Amino acid sequence: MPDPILEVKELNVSYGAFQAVKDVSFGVYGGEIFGLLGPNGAGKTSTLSAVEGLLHPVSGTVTVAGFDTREKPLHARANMGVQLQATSFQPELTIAEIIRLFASIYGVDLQDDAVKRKLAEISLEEAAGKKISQLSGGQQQRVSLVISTIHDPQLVLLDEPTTGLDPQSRRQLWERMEHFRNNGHAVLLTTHSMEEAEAVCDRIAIIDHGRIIAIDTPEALIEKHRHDPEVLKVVRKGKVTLEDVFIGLTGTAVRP
Ligand SMILES: Nc1ncnc2c1ncn2[C@@H]1O[C@H](COP(=O)(O)OP(=O)(O)OP(=O)(O)O)[C@@H](O)[C@H]1O
Repeated sequence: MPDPILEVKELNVSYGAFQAVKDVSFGVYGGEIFGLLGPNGAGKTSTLSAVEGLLHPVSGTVTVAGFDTREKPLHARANMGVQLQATSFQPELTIAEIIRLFASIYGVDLQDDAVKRKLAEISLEEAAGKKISQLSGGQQQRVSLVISTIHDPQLVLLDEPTTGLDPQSRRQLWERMEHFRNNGHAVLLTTHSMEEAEAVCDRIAIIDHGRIIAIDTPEALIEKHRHDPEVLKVVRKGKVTLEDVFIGLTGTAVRP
């Protein structure tokens, strides 16, 4: 078995006295889309932020492409692509200029025809001369994904990448993720969509109250828990789905 591209070991994250992430460990391998699922406040974004190096964990280690994110933060960062919010982009620049700007920040030489090709890959050739505010939410997401992967990182991190997208845009984003996966990259995403997890994730971890409570392929999780009394209680229309397993494992209570 090769080493994982992302390895998280016994991660603990606290905000003051409150512990948001508790002993979280998992690995994401090249050629894998890995989903982090959990109710609101479960600790998904905190885990992702620790991986990105945006917050310092109380303890535990994060290794990206063999580089410890605390010991070699620049090397680790050079190997990860993080999807940014549209508000992070310069409003006065055109999309083509923003792409070129980020390419230069990452030390990637991107000529005009390469920018065009990148935009064509996401069906946005027409948007080259537009400002980010002139694009729809789905189009902005696509631009953001192109920018986050402009340096061809081994690891791509996506925090709820398809929230608010229409089915067409969501499918296109799934295809981009699958494209990275099929090229041997590792993709880590958070999602509230069980449909998304079943459709694109090779493996998922369910996190609740800061702890991973299950980790496996979506199919294996359904198979393993399909007869649990807690799952059977919440099944709708007779067929056990990933959502039934998720609710069975994490409970029906809405989180504060
Ligand atoms: N900056 C902060 N200061 C204090 N507490 C925080 C901070 N950020 C997050 N928390 C708390 O840590 C816990 C985990 O939050 P986190 O954002 O990681 O959850 P999440 O799983 O991403 O939730 P969601 O699905 O709602 O985005 C929550 O209880 C949250 O209130």
